[in-house]
Amino acid sequence: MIALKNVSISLGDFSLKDVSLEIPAGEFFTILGPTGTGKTVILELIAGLYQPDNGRILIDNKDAAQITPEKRGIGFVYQDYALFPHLNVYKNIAFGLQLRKLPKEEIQKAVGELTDMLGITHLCHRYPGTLSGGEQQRVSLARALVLKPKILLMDEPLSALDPNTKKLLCQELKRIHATYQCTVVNVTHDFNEASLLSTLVGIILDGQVRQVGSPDVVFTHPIDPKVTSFLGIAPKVTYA
Ligand SMILES: Nc1ncnc2c1ncn2[C@@H]1O[C@H](COP(=O)(O)OP(=O)(O)OP(=O)(O)O)[C@@H](O)[C@H]1O
Repeated sequence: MIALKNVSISLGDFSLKDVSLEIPAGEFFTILGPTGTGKTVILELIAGLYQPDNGRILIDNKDAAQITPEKRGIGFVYQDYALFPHLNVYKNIAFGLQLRKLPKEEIQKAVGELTDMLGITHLCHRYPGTLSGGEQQRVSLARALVLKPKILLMDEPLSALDPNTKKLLCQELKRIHATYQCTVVNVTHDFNEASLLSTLVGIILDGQVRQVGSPDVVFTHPIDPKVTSFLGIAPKVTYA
């Protein structure tokens, strides 16, 4: 379980005020909201890249302020993949395990399993600059998953991909979530993607969590006119 309890943070001119959110363990939770609304900041707060000015973040009922970012068991997949350009694919994926000083054979096995699963074994000797967007995103996913994170944070992971690659990776993400049973917190602007992948979606508007529920419920029963308007759903016409 990840919980934000009355979290506030100011970053320059931007602030999130009193945000509360609960993400039960094992869910595929997608945060939806207009641009600049603080979705990435929420991921970065969970990851420990920022500390809240006020309020608390709990991870598995423990105060996250007491857990350093590397001990939070979190994998982070970025929109722009953020691969190390000077390392080949194998070394990019193995990097975190090498930092943990695991034996070479164990690293080979773990990397091999993931590259097989994601269909990128043939790319292991290549460098990120020579890969397509979809290939880079698979490498980025493998690099996060190889550390067996309890929580996988994804910031618009599919947004730079063409529709077909997006569809394929959507299916893979679903499979990965089922296989690894980690808690996923995903950010996207794509309502279709949110609907396909998520077990829960949360709508953030004006720095507040306005509605949380299953995609079926949120997309068909928005809680108020602001959520209705954000989702682009025609308001219900009532006749007197
Ligand atoms: N370190 C920082 N210093 C100052 N402002 C920041 C910092 N980090 C983020 N911001 C600002 O906070 C606001 C929210 O940023 P954030 O990236 O979380 O938005 P978002 O909802 O993810 O938007 P998008 O959908 O466009 O990616 C933005 O106006 C951004 O410029």
